[in-house]
Amino acid sequence: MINAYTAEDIRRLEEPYVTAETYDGSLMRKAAYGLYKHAAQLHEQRADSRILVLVGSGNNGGDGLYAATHLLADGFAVDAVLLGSRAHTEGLEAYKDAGGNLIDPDSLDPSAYGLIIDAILGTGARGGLRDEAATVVNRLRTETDRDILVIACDVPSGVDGNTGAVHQPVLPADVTVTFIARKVPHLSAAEHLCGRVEVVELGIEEDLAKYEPAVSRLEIHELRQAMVVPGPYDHKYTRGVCGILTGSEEYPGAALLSTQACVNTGVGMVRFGVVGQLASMINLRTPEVVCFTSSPEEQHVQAWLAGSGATGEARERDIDVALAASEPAILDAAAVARTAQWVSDNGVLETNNILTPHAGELEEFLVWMSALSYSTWHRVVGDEKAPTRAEIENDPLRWAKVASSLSGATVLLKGAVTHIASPDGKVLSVRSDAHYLATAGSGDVLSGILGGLIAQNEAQTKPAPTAHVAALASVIHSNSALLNNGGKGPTPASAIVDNIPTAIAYLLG
Ligand SMILES: NC(=O)C1=CN([C@@H]2O[C@H](COP(=O)(O)OP(=O)(O)OC[C@H]3O[C@@H](n4cnc5c(N)ncnc54)[C@H](OP(=O)(O)O)[C@@H]3O)[C@@H](O)[C@H]2O)[C@@H](O)CC1
Ligand SMILES: [K+]
Repeated sequence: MINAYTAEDIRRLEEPYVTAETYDGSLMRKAAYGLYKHAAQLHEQRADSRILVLVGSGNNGGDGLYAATHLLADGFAVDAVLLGSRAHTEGLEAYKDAGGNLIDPDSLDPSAYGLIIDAILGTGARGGLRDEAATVVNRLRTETDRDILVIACDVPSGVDGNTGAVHQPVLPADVTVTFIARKVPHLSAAEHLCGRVEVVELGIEEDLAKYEPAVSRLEIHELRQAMVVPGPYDHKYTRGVCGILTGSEEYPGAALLSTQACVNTGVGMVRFGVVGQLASMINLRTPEVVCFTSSPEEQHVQAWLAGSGATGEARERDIDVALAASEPAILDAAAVARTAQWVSDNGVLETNNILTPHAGELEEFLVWMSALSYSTWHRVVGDEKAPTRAEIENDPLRWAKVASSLSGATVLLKGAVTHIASPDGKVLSVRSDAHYLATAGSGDVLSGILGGLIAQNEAQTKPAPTAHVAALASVIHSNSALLNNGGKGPTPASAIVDNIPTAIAYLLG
């Protein structure tokens, strides 16, 4: 498991060391040395060009100045531009003593540089870049699209170290060098702005055990543990049965995609609850599926999937059946908002139920929760109003946690970085580089994968933790898209579905 902590916790961890009477500045020296080493290595790709160091007023700027001092000693051509209300005194002195050059922001010529060290703001930042720093970063941003590499010190400046919220303008980094441990932005909403993350140890890492990670990432061996692999004595019922209540006359495609995705995970059987004319379509596309027209309560399944493309009264009843069932339910699309009503009438769900909203659906859920279950809302969120979609997108970690706490369910909040929150406060994230995934139907495929994997786990005596299965489903979803032309071209939902068996085979190794 790879863990990330809030900037606040890392500052708390450092505090006793840096405030000790005997403190000799060694933590910053180690941090700056690590930054210098990575900068020197990255510069090999831009040999013969100058290095520009953007220096803010705090210790992040201090790291930048000390790193620049090392680079000067190695003979690199370095310029620094001071962008804070002041600069780290000793760092600036060392830089000047080494012959370091300070340039005026107005005379900055971006074309002279091959590498930028972004040391404007680190864990002490409040809000986005101000004034001159914002102007300079805006100018450089257009240039970095062309040819300049960027190395961020600790976090890309303008990114919130506690939440990962992005306050533009931010210089997207090719490499982020951080200290002690990853911070929230490195595994959350700002992850795609961080580039490759390198952690420099400062010798006080054992104190991390006193802090809870804010967000974690499963490694491949942990994902594999959530995958149920059949043995020679398995049969269709030991492999799990998923009951699917998705799609409608209006949205038959959601039924086809979620059902095929579920079948392609290797689940023992799929039982599909028919509305309208869906049976013939389902059986033409996936003849493996058993369709039923009777009440879902009469079906024996290990997990339910409901909500994707679900409109009309029959499907509304189906969503309620899934919510009331003792088996875990994957609650997608329309079922997400319906869950708010359900929770206010019946109390919280079990953790093994999974809500799978995108930010817009989560906004709707939270608006309903704040209106229908005000006392619970107040206990969890306080006086704050329900967030807008944009606010959720800027702090998905927080709002996924809130939704999980309010509903009792596991919440999988979809995005380029997907957040999976459990009611115990733990959050996993999954990064996807398959940006072509953001198309209609893609969510139906994810819900189908999740239904198949949860049903397979539920058929075991020891199912994997729900959040782990949810993370596995997101990874398989993203990898299935990447298998289609390496993710470099369009990946329609139908193409993703076809790649699921191969993505699973690759994952199992
Ligand atoms: N602790 C340690 O020993 C170690 C720390 N390390 C390093 O130190 C970094 C943390 O340093 P830090 O605490 O000085 O905070 P940092 O982010 O550099 O700057 C904060 C200053 O900027 C200002 N400011 C704030 N918001 C602003 C804004 N929006 N726009 C513009 N200005 C803004 C504000 O000053 P103000 O101008 O408001 O008076 C404030 O004083 C950490 O990320 C790591 O790199 C490593 O060396 C390892 C050892
Ligand atoms: K920075």
